[in-house]
Amino acid sequence: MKRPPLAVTLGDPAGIGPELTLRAWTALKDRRHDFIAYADLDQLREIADRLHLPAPRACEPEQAGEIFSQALPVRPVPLPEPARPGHPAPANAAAVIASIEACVRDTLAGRTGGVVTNPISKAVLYEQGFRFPGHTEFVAHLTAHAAWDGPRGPMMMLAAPELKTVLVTIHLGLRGALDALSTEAILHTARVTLAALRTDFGLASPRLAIAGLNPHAGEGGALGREEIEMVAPAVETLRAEGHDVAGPMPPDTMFHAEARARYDAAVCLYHDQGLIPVKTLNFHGGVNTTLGLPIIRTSPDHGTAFDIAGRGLARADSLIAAIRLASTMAENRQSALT
Ligand SMILES: NC(=O)c1ccc[n+]([C@@H]2O[C@H](COP(=O)([O-])OP(=O)(O)OC[C@H]3O[C@@H](n4cnc5c(N)ncnc54)[C@H](O)[C@@H]3O)[C@@H](O)[C@H]2O)c1
Ligand SMILES: N[C@H](C(=O)O)[C@H](O)COP(=O)(O)O
Repeated sequence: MKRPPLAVTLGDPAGIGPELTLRAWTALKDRRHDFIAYADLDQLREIADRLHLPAPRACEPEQAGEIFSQALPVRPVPLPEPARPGHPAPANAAAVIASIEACVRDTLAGRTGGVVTNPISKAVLYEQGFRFPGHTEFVAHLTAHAAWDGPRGPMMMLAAPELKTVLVTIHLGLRGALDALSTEAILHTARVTLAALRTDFGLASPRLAIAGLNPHAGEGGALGREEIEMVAPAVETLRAEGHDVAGPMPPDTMFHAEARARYDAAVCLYHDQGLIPVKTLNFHGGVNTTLGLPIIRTSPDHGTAFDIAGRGLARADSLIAAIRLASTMAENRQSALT
């Protein structure tokens, strides 16, 4: 059975998102990863013209599959102000948000098969009153009332072929993140991750590694007691539930190749502990995905890259990987739940 197309959001129209969407279409138009862009038709036509590509075509999600091999399908989200690469316009913030909302709405309605988000500039949206730290929390909010039998996130996973990491705390300053950590938060993150590894990644017996917080995982308590008082109890509880869990792992030695071979995902305690290793190992192949939602959501692991927007330098690898992963996750979830 033909699956519905994925919905790709606008992202910040002054960033690299629009050109990456067209480059991803060029790379995927002959494969089976159909998608439809919820974006400004005029902007995409102008970029397509510059890249000598066929003009993108407006359509409904139901027609995207028919035209995908000939032109990029677009559900128009008009911009109030023409986009200028590298110069984000506050006036376009509402369209950026409307695009995310429409993609989530159509995915909840079954018209699209998952959401792939282009990068947004958080600072620009915050200035316009956007009250969510990022897509992760916004998409969780938009799907909060939809039925979902699994443990509910949102949890941020960064996934590359070399390494998957999942964050216990996400967009918090480091001091705030330390205050937010607890055995309960680690347990919840681990349980959502284990369920997602089974349902969305097709792993029958997932293995987790849980990071420590302090140098050398606390060195027996001499360099901090969080491992003994907070992380180890979570590891013990998960093991008692029958899960394959290692930890607390010394954060500096858990990401080398031999260590990575012993687990399927690493639970990390704060943003940079989990994102630095993935973005360093594979910046262009990394994907950000949200676990524990009623819908599939992925994103490239990079940001808006205003410094290179409109200059033809941006690589589409991470967006392409995000589209491919969303497609695979949707397929895995459908098989697991039917
Ligand atoms: N999924 C998202 O919405 C998302 C993810 C990360 C960052 N952001 C946002 O993006 C904005 C800019 O963040 P940043 O500067 O830290 O990170 P960035 O990823 O935008 O840029 C970091 C560096 O990598 C380069 N780069 C990024 N993507 C590239 C690509 N596809 N091809 C070639 N080079 C690329 C940029 O030119 C820049 O030099 C911030 O507002 C941040 O919040 C959004
Ligand atoms: N920390 C994320 C990253 O670097 O990929 C990023 O800011 C995106 O967050 P959202 O997916 O919540 O927008």
